[in-house]
This record gives sequence, structure tokens and C-alpha cells, in this order.
Amino acid sequence: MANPASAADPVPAVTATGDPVPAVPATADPASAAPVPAGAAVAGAAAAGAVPVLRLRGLGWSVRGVPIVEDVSFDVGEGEFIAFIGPNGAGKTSLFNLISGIHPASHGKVELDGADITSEPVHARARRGLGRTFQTSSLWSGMTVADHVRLAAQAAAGPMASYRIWRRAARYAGQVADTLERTELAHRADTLASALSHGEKRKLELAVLLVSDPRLILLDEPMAGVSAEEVPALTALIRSVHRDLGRTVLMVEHHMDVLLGLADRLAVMHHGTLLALDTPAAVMADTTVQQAYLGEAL
Ligand SMILES: Nc1ncnc2c1ncn2[C@@H]1O[C@H](COP(=O)(O)OP(=O)(O)OP(=O)(O)O)[C@@H](O)[C@H]1O
Repeated sequence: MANPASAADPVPAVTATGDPVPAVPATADPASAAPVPAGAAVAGAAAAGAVPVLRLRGLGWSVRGVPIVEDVSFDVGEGEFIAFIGPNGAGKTSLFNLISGIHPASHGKVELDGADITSEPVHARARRGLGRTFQTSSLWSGMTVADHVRLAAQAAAGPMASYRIWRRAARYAGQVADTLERTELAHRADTLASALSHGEKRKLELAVLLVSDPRLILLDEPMAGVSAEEVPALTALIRSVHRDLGRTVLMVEHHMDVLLGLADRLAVMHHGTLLALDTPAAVMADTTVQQAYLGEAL
């Protein structure tokens, strides 16, 4: 079993209905019925027995008694890339909000590097190395590209650094320049965010994230609003963040062609539950997943 998460705390490779995922051997875990792959090779995964970067157990969130996310359990190995798909309203963003601490969990547990962070606020999780982007752009239109990254670097350095914000700006020059270089924005350093294309805005959001050096990155629909011409470059950048920088990535995305070139595993959300989690090939061959999409092409 190449998946370290399964090795540390095995959970069966089954769909939510209890059907086994085709062509993937399963091991039983009486503690959870949530699906994670049992036999798939996971690129960049940690050694067997290693503590997963992220571990969710029975995670749920309800609003006024209505379950939005239900009983989600899975492990994420070091260096893994998991893509989340599912129909609109399936609970993908809500799950990201639970992992990053924006929503308090109604049930279950979130562990980061073996530490229980279920009750920790967003900023505490960020300090532990959990970073995320949002479905809608979160930039200041009147600030330049470089100032966005500089401010993020200062914020990551702690409250006192932020207090001395402009006086010490020069200290971050190298860090800012490196990050802008990596995200292909060096030539736009002095451009206002409002003048960027959608693809460049997404790159800047990544730059703001990367400058704080997160180990686990959650990307919520990074291709949203991006023109078809800009998708390949943004995809390549995300691939490089994963492969070259070795970051662990979870990504919600509707573009299957983008996901298939990036993801080690595909997670399918449906009605707030995790319907399947396995290699892209196994998920796409899963009849339960196909039925959930009612014939929609995966
Ligand atoms: N704060 C909230 N209060 C009440 N209901 C909410 C709240 N946030 C989300 N929901 C509901 O939870 C469900 C899941 O929403 P969520 O945004 O997580 O889905 P999603 O899979 O990310 O969808 P999309 O692909 O359209 O972004 C939806 O029915 C949504 O209306």
C-alpha cells in the first residue's frame, strides 16, 4: 500500500454506498467507512507509517440542523495532490472552510501533522503552514503586485513585523522578488492589481500564499474566471508549486482536463459526503460516481 495515510490508519477503498472501488484492493477499518485508496501508488507520498500532513475523521458541519458536510474522513500524505470534484453545492468549499478553520466543525476532527487543530482559529492554522485561496478574487485593486506580496511576507513574519510595516519593507525585497519570479509576475511588480488579467490575479493570489511558505495549500477553483488562453500557464504554475516546491496541494476545480494532469487522487463530493477518493482512473471507472453524476461526462 503506497498511501501512507492508509498505512497509518487504514480505511477502506469503498464508495459511500459501501460498494468496493473497482480494481483497488481494500482493507477494512471499523472506525470509519470513508473512502481512501488502499492500493494506488501516490506520487510524493510519505513513507509508510509516517504521520499524514492532514487527517480528517468524521468531519461534519451543519447549519440550523441541516447537514452541509457529513462524516468526511481521509488522510493526505506529504507531497500529495488531491483534486476535489462534485456538482455545484456538493460541499467542496464548505469542506475547505472546515479544514482552514473558517467554519467551526459540528462534528469530527482535523489533524495537521498529527496535532489536533479542530478548535484552532484560521490564523493559528495558517501559522502551522496551512494556506488557502478563495473562489472569488481577494486582492486590493489600488495596491501594486509587489506590495501585495510584501504585505503578505510581513504578515507571515508576525504581528510586530506588520506593525513596523513600511519602515522595514526593504527587508523583504529579496523574498518578494523571488516569489514574483517564481509566479511569473516579476514584470508586473509595479502594476496595480486592478490592471491585471484574471489569470495574473490568480497568479498573484498564489504569490501571496507562497511567500508565507505554507506546507499544505488549499486552492478553491483557481481557474474560475480565467480565460482559456491563460489556463495552461496557470496549470503549469500550480504543477510547479506541487512538484518543484514539493507542496502538498488540495484543489477544488471543475476543469477535468486540468485536474487529470495534476492530481494523484480525485475526491468526489456529493450531497456533503465524500463519495469516492482514489486514483483518477479508478474514480472515473467507479459506477457509483458515474451514477451520482447521472451520465455527466467526468
Ligand atoms: N453559510 C452557509 N449557510 C447556509 N448554507 C450554506 C452556507 N454555506 C454553504 N451553504 C450551502 O451548503 C451547500 C454546499 O455549498 P458549497 O459552497 O460548499 O458547495 P460547492 O461544492 O463548493 O459548490 P460550487 O461548486 O458551486 O462552489 C450549498 O447548498 C450551499 O448553499
